[in-house]
Amino acid sequence: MGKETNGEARTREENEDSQAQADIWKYVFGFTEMAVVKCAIELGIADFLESNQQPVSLNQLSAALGCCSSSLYRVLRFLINRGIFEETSTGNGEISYVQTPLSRLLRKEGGNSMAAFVLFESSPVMLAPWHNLSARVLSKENTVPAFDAAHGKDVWKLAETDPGYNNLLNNAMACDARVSISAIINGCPEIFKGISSLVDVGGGDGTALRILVEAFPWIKGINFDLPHVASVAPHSNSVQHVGGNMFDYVPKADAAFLMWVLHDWGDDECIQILRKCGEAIPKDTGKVIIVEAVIGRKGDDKLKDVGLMLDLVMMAHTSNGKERTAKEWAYLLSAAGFSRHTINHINAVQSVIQAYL
Ligand SMILES: C[S@@+](CC[C@H](N)C(=O)[O-])C[C@H]1O[C@@H](n2cnc3c(N)ncnc32)[C@H](O)[C@@H]1O
Ligand SMILES: O=c1cc(-c2ccc(O)cc2)oc2c(O)c(O)ccc12
Repeated sequence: MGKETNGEARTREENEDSQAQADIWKYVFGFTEMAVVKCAIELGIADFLESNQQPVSLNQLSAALGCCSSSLYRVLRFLINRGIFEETSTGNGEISYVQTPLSRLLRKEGGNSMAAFVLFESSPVMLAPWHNLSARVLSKENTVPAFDAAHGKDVWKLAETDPGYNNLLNNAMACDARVSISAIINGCPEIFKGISSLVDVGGGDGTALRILVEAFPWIKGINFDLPHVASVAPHSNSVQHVGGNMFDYVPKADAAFLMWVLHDWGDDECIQILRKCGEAIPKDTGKVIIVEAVIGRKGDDKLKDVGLMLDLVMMAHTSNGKERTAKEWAYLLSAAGFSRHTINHINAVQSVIQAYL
């Protein structure tokens, strides 16, 4: 390639400046995407369109949802511009709306709905700590966790004392679990071969384990979480709920399963948890299955940004939690006494790490 002329350099700089001036608005008004998506979920737009199975006119939709039709029109115009809902023409000149793959994820119910997660992340409790992010970054010894600065306690203490928040958190995790456990069942079912009992450490309301046991019915499932979580987990014939503290002990099983647990903690705490998991499984045949993000994993362009966002979510919402690279996972596992591990990438933000003593 030839050397850039002065004129070409000026044109390139002008183009970059003009792109920057357009891009900055995404940050000025970045909050609108989350706020309008939350509004759409609360109104139940996706639920109504799904139940109709055919295009719904603005008048029908606003009447059914009890909305002001001009406000609803503006909300839908914004969302349609982002691929959430689609406008179609029904021939009589009226605007009508239909679902898109993205809007289907905003149904309140449904296998792969992410509505509960949006409602959790956009709740005032979860938004408040973001205002303390710079103080957290400035705190060299990390003595000012952003979540604690906003709420006077950490996530787990708040969940213990505020049943509404506990419910919001558990529902969000359960909706993520439905999506990611399907990806594991489809992507690497072989990891559950030969396992007769599985303890889900920090398993929340047991959703992940219920789906796993349904897919692999020879497994006896033990859902282990803090007492205030285990005691309100929905009853299941296939999964036993056990309350306790994973820093003290982990119930014995052929394998221990940890999904989105270690990312909440710093390295020293993760090593303690992993050692307790190591004590819970058979020395020769046992394994620990970790389902977490692996930062910098190859070939995941679509989800790369999600891992980086999640890392900052951990910075805002936990004291020492973070997302980890493959090298950081290898360090933790070796420090906790595991001799080898494998990593499987699946069609989800998480990868599956299997670690052996
Ligand atoms: C981010 S959630 C993950 C839930 C579930 N594994 C999932 O992916 O849906 C972390 C879980 O760890 C649990 N937890 C936190 N501290 C714990 C402890 N000391 N002992 C047992 N569970 C704990 C929380 O109550 C919460 O359910
Ligand atoms: O705010 C969060 C979000 C998550 C999270 C995000 C994406 C996923 O696919 C799963 C989980 O996890 C959290 C968490 O573990 C925590 O302790 C506090 C907040 C969040």
